[in-house]
Amino acid sequence: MLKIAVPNKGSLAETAAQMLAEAGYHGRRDPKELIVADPANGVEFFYLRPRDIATYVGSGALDVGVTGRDLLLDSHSKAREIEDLGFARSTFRFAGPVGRFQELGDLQGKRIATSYESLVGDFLAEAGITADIVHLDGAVESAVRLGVADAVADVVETGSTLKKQGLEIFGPVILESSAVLVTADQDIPGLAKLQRRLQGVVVARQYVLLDYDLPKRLLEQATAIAAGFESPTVSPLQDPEWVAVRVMLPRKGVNGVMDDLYELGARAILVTPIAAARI
Ligand SMILES: Nc1ncnc2c1ncn2[C@@H]1O[C@H](COP(=O)(O)OP(=O)(O)OP(=O)(O)O)[C@@H](O)[C@H]1O
Ligand SMILES: O=P(O)(O)OC[C@H]1O[C@H](OP(=O)(O)OP(=O)(O)O)[C@H](O)[C@@H]1O
Ligand SMILES: [Mg+2]
Repeated sequence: MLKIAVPNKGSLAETAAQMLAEAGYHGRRDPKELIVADPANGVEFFYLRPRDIATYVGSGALDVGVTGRDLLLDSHSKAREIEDLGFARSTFRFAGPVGRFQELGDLQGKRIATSYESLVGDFLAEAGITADIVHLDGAVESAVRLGVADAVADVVETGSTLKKQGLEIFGPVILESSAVLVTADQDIPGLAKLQRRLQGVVVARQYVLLDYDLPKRLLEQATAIAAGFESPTVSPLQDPEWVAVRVMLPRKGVNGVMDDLYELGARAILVTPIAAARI
């Protein structure tokens, strides 16, 4: 059975469990369960702290796992990212009191609080900057106000946590992160199927089907507006001057595409969600 590590709490847990359910797997019902078998699908789930997942997978104890790219890199584990799962998107940034720091070099000799000691240490070493890293488990944004650090390096999504603590981001982006699928051995039996199923869920969440009717002579212009995944499916209509067109499009921005198609002359423009997919 394929042994899969799944986050048991934190920002990744809920969506990871939802995506596995959408991919047809039967995970835990009770949040206190730590190990759950799904024999019908040939897998076994291990619910673990997100930060520990790369360690288990990198050591070979478990075959594959869901974690954050930032946690993976911070772990120095042998596990590698094989799929971007497209959720828990964030950037990893330096931040300091408003107006205090302008660039990376300003951190020389300063104290930087973070929960991601290796990630930040590697980045600073690469940039040739020496600083004191203060390890904290969380709520890192409070460290400057409370006087244990001069700056912080942390996960930023909306930036509102930083702002509330009187901090602002500065310097380069340390990392763009999101939830990822990780493994130390891509050839493990059953892994390719899990990966394909999760890819299908990612596609189903991020794409929609767009159908519309169009005067045939406008097809080239319409394809320039919405090219689709490979190329549009074009079907004849009763009226020989008109065609029906179907494309797969990113959900994001679909209303703008509908506006443009309508202005071009398309009618009966319909958007349908995708329940599942194999691409
Ligand atoms: N606000 C956020 N937006 C997007 N991703 C986030 C956010 N906060 C944390 N993450 C991501 O979640 C992962 C961290 O997992 P962790 O379990 O520590 O989450 P957490 O929400 O910080 O949990 P905890 O309750 O332990 O603080 C990282 O990959 C990180 O990038
Ligand atoms: O940019 P924002 O949208 O404000 O989100 C970023 C914040 O969210 C996470 O904190 P979390 O709630 O997980 O607390 P933690 O610091 O204890 O991990 C992260 O560590 C940041 O503090
Ligand atoms: Mg957190």
